[in-house]
Amino acid sequence: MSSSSNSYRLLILPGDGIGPEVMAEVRRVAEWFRDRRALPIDLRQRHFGLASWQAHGSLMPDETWAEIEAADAILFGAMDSLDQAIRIPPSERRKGSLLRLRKNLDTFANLRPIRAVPGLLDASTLKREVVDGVDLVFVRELTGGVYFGEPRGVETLSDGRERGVNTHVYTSDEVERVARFAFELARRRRADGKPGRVHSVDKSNVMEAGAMWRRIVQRVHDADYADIELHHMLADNCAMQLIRWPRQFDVIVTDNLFGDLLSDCGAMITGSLGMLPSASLSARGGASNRRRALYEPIHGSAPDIAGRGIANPLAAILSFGMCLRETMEMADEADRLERAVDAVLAAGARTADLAAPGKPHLSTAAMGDAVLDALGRP
Ligand SMILES: NC(=O)c1ccc[n+]([C@@H]2O[C@H](COP(=O)([O-])OP(=O)(O)OC[C@H]3O[C@@H](n4cnc5c(N)ncnc54)[C@H](O)[C@@H]3O)[C@@H](O)[C@H]2O)c1
Ligand SMILES: CC(C)[C@H](C(=O)O)[C@@H](O)C(=O)O
Ligand SMILES: [Mg+2]
Repeated sequence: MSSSSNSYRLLILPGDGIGPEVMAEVRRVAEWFRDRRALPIDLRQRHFGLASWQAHGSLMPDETWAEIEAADAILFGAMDSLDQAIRIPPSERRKGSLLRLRKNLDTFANLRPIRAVPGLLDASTLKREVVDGVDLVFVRELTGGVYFGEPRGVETLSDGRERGVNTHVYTSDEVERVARFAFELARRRRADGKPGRVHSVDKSNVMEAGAMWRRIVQRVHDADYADIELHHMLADNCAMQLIRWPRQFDVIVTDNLFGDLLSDCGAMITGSLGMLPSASLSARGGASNRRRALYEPIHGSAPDIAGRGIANPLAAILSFGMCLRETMEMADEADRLERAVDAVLAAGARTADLAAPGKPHLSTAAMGDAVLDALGRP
């Protein structure tokens, strides 16, 4: 809750492509909780990404940064890749990138839950008996690894060839904090007397940094989390195991790049990339001992469908649900929203990404209406 007021200040950054389309539905859902459930929510909104460049001639005007700094949580849509953007100087691109936002907020723990929704089992490309009952969560390290390592760049060699470099780097404290986050999460999730289970995923067979990752995760486990089952798995095998037998997983902790790839792969367990929410959290800190938080669907700006009003808004809406749970600590309200989404899907509502080929489907706004209707029912 903001120190200056008695409400949670939530900043919507719709971004580009389908970002504004899905975030319009998030806004309606957030307003419903504010107005109908009397939740203390102060909603703000700013342009971000190419939309900001077009509106302000800057990717990060000072006012936007001030709003980001003052927010209790950011509700993010999606951002187009700036590499395709013409006429934006490199310095300006760095200022307004999503990666800078994640790094500056130090949101190192990216939670990406993947669940087989009962009403949606037929939307998965996998067999019903493979996906039924899956309930796992990725803890993707989000502020290190090859996304941020130095040196990086492209140089021209004396013989005219080019050399492109990115560097995968982790320090032991970065691995330790994300491992602790994953073990704590596994403790909170365990049910029916079963031990929590963590799979730590790396490429320790080829990467020195991967071997270090494995050693540190094991050390943190043995010292403080011996009550949790720990398995180490190589990342290539994990990709296969996610498709073969996803029910074996509970919490999967992995690095920035593997987490990006494996979670998109896991989207097919639920049935669409348009279904998967995420929460990116920092360590607790500051006077209020709160976590900085960024909530975003795991999908991108989807240029192939942008502007047609057919994007699935549920990943973004469920990301707001994660905000209710994590930032606002209102688990009952988060459950209410998740139940409404489940009910809508169980009743057969489908956006184009979920519908069987040739079957009718809802627009983005109509899916938003369906969620609001379900919320309004007792
Ligand atoms: N967090 C982000 O802002 C983010 C995440 C991923 C990609 N991107 C950016 O998005 C752009 C497009 O990347 P991409 O095409 O590889 O990935 P994407 O996630 O945008 O789209 C991949 C596929 O999934 C579909 N899809 C995605 N979200 C959907 C939704 N809500 N409803 C229905 N279908 C949906 C798209 O139509 C597309 O066919 C790139 O510029 C990339 O850098 C941004
Ligand atoms: C847009 C891109 C930088 C981003 C990532 O690679 O982290 C996206 O793919 C994601 O999954 O959030
Ligand atoms: Mg991704």
